[in-house]
Formats: sequence, C-alpha cells, structure tokens
Amino acid sequence: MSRARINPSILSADFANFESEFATIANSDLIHVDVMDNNFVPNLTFGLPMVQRMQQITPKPLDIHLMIANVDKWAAGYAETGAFSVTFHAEASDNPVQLARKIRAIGARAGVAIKPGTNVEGVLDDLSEFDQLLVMTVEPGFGGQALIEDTLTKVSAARRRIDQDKLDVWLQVDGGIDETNIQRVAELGADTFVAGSAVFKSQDRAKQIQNLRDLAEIGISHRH
Ligand SMILES: O=C(CO)[C@H](O)[C@H](O)COP(=O)(O)O
Repeated sequence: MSRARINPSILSADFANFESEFATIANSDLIHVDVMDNNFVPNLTFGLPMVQRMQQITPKPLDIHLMIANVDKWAAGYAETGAFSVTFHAEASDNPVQLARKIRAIGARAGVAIKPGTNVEGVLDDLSEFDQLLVMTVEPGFGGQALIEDTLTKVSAARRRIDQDKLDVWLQVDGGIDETNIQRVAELGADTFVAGSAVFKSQDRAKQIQNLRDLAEIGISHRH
C-alpha cells in the first residue's frame, strides 16, 4: 500500500453494478464503503448483507464507514465480515474506546470519525485506541459537496498529536477531495483520502486515482 492512500467512495458508483465498478478502481488502495441508515444521516445506502457480498466479489480491502445510529450494537457485525477497517462516528457511540477495542478484538482496524461540527480535542487523548481518525470535510450524507475549509484546522491538530506521540494512526479525510485540493490537505497532515465524485466521474478512473496519489505524495513530502 502506498504512503498516500486513495480510497474511492462507492457512494458515487453504480449501485446495480458493483462488480464491474470495482474493476475500474483496481489500482486504489482500499474501497471506501458508505453505510447510511437514513437516521444518523438523511440518506440511505445499504447494510450488512451487501457488505458481506462485497467481500465476496473483490480482493480489495474494504474501508467501512458507518454513518448509522446505534453503532455500539451494529459495528461488530461489519468487522465480522472480514472488513479491513470499520470506522464509526464518535457522535453515535456511547463509548468509542470500548467499541474500538471490540472491533480490534474481532480483527479489523478501528476508526473513529467526526462530523464538521465536532471538536477534534474530544478524540485526541484517546487516539492510541484507534487505527484511524476520519475527519469529515463535508457534512456526511451525500457525495459531490464542496470541502468545508474550517475542518482542515482539525487535520493539522490531529497530525501534530499523531507525530508528537509517535502514533501509528492513519489520518483520513472524506468529502470534496479532488485534484485541486488534495496536495494541500496532504501537506496539512492527511495520509488517507476518500474521493467519490473525483474518481467515479472521471473518464479514466485508474489514471485519476494515480494522479490523486501523486499529488498527495507531493503534499506529504513537503510536510517536514
Ligand atoms: O462519506 C461520504 C458522504 O457522507 C462520502 O464518502 C463523500 O462525500 C465522498 O464523496 P465526494 O468525494 O464526492 O465528496
């Protein structure tokens, strides 16, 4: 896996043809799977049976992003599908650290996500309990939105803490990431990039994934 990870979000894919859609993003690092329940977010995608089926049709690691309520009840089931990582929202869990331990015990990497209005400070002290922090750069729910600039201060703050405490935590951003901003967001500290419309609306998806990766790598190399 590359230093800058590019995870296409299948929210922008053709939901009736996941097998052929996955083939078009074969050079991605992970596949980002948006699970939405029309409760935690005002949109509905798919649930556990679809994720189980996705595991069967691709060798790619699945990066599951749970945008659902009652996550303390449901997250373990997603980890049990064999998912590479399961990321849940801090806002939806009664005890994020306990839930992360449960996900890790099943064998998946545990991620914690925060919405644009949620302070990053609330999760920074517990970062060692997670494998990934997802800073949402748009309000979760829909693809194709513009990146919210204010959220980037959280990316810088999280990067400072990860480096200072020498933590092995991936710093993921999701929402409005494209070729115009990925280098700058990488310079600020992100290393794992979810891109939905920027990949799926591209004429040549494989080329776009590599283009995004190259730009992110430049950003990372400018960091120090
Ligand atoms: O989690 C999401 C929305 O809640 C999507 O992953 C995200 O919006 C990606 O889409 P785009 O890159 O088009 O903004």
